[in-house]
Amino acid sequence: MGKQPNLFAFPAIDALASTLRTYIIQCQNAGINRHDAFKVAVSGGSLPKTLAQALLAPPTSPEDTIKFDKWEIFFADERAVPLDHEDSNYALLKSELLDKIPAEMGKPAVHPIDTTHLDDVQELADQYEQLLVRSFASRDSVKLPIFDLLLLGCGPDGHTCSLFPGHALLRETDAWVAPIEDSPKPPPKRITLSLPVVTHGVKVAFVATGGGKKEIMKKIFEEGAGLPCALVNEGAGERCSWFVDNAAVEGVSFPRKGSL
Ligand SMILES: O=C(O)[C@H](O)[C@@H](O)[C@H](O)[C@H](O)COP(=O)(O)O
Repeated sequence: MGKQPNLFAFPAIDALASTLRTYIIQCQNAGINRHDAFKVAVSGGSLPKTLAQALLAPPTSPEDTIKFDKWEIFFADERAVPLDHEDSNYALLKSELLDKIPAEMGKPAVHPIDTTHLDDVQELADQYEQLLVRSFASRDSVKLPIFDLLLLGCGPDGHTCSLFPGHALLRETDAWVAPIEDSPKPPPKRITLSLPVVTHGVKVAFVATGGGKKEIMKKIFEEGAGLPCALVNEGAGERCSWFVDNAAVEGVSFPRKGSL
């Protein structure tokens, strides 16, 4: 049982956002205690909007404080497009969250991709890996970068980051950041953290909402079936938590957790 992920289900997004906030603050404080920084990787999709709802809410106590000055934000996956492109995960995070952070909450350090290499996704991935190497110490001394938290979404096919079901990238064991040129979800050219990096995070959190997710949630939690999200569940075990609404897990027989 200790190996199982934690499943938190909520009647509505408001309650989900407020518990997600508490969870993120716990991860933030643990990161600051460990290395005076909170190193977090984020995905695109619907996540940035939910994150904004969770993080920009007014604090309810002195402990309930987001310390953006200590945040270092990396991208769990990114599309090979300019940073102001409508498909850019950076642009999405910027418009949904970063631009809305009031000055008194501090300013996170944000690490977007280097867009001089958009035509060559291998180079784009290598550059982003080098950025991680500089931030997480040298590759010789660190086998994998260990994020304090990875905040991820779950696609309707069970993908996460840009790790898609049945794709050869799922077997990547060496690279920290890998290119993909045939993403089934457009746009096709992207880079993504590799599965070992995702599963080695101190904590890994998924956010999945809406009835459209219920069939894939059943497969992930009841069958596994080698789906990328299920592989993260297996690899990260109890370090992995899912924040979902009831609609997303209707009919899914997996024990829900009552509290953090
Ligand atoms: O770049 C991307 O495409 C995203 O990072 C992707 O991995 C996303 O997180 C999932 O597709 C879930 O998306 P939703 O939250 O919108 O369902």
